[in-house]
Amino acid sequence: MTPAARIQSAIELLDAIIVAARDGGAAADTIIARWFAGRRYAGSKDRRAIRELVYDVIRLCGERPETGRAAMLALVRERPELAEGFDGSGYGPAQIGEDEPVASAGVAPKWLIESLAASGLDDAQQAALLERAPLDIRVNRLKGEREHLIHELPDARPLEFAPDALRLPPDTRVDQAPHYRDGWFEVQDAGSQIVSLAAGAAPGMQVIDLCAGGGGKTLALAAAMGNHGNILACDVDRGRLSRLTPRAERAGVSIAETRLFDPGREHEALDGWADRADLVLIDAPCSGTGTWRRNPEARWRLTPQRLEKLTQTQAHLLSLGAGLVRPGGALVYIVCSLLDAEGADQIAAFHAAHPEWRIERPGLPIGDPRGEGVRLTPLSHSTDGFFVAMMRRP
Ligand SMILES: C[S@@+](CC[C@H](N)C(=O)[O-])C[C@H]1O[C@@H](n2cnc3c(N)ncnc32)[C@H](O)[C@@H]1O
Repeated sequence: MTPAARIQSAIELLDAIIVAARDGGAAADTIIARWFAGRRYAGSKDRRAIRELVYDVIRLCGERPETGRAAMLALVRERPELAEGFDGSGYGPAQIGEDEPVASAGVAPKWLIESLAASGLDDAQQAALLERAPLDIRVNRLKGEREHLIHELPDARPLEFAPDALRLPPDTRVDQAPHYRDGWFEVQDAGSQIVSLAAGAAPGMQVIDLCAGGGGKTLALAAAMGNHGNILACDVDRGRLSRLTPRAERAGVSIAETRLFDPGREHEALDGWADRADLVLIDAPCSGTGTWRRNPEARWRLTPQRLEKLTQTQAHLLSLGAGLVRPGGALVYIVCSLLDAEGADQIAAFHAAHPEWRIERPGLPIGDPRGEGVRLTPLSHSTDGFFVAMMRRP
């Protein structure tokens, strides 16, 4: 493909991503994969170049642009050499007009920048939310040691602050490695690994993972428990939860049982579990501001209304989780967001409603205190952004 044709392809993809972000459609990665599947003529170099153009534009434009072309023109302002591709040739975009609309560059929409700033993130912290993320894996203690695996993955380096983590260059294809198929490791951000460890899961415990999704944290808890005890892995999303069982088998985890929730009727699925769990983990649905490095188009999806709905669900889950913890047991709340509305404020509201519970600041090897919890940020800790808090039932 010519450079002009690559730019035109990126513009078309951006158009589809913008519509999907507006209407709650598929994620950018899915749209890109489908698009390439239907265009076999695009070789691997074309694909890489188009993908990079698309993601450079998404990272650049904080506000959802009107069109893919206006978004691409914002990148042309940063990289004027790209203007040559607007040559009006057969497969290329039309020449650039004098007064064409150009999308604005920025970290996020104005309201969201204000919320991030009010949550204690200065300009440098905000900018780091959009840097390229490394690739971290969690070595599965049920299968072997990090020291062994490091010899199998030549580019991997151990992270001091996360005992099971290895860090690799961003584009490493680890899913092709035989040790991956054999369950020796999972792809998991180091921040996600240490907030999972901070939950304090231990062998023999009765654990409920209320928002288990595809099981990233469930598997980390199971490894910390040495595969002894029980984990009830719940979620409202059938598709995500269905991925947990084969992953658990691959990882040698036999203590996780899945349970699908009907939203609003979770009590029915949790019959018999009231006041029983040693540990309830709530890895709550959130705006994902801490994972923009991996999903930068999430900024184009978030609205104040959507944030309000998320905070309501989080409060509902905290109240549901509290009823499942045994006396002396722990409720651990995690979000991959850095907005106080989803983190520190939720815990303050929980504490006000449950003054008899003790809030214990989780003992993470890295992190900054935020409200009654701890926060990790890409700039300060070189992980995805997380907030974690631990509440102990009297
Ligand atoms: C942050 S994700 C969980 C990720 C997962 N724990 C992991 O580590 O891979 C949040 C999950 O909450 C689920 N969820 C949303 N509303 C829920 C509800 N009312 N009850 C339980 N799960 C819910 C979503 O389907 C999503 O899978």
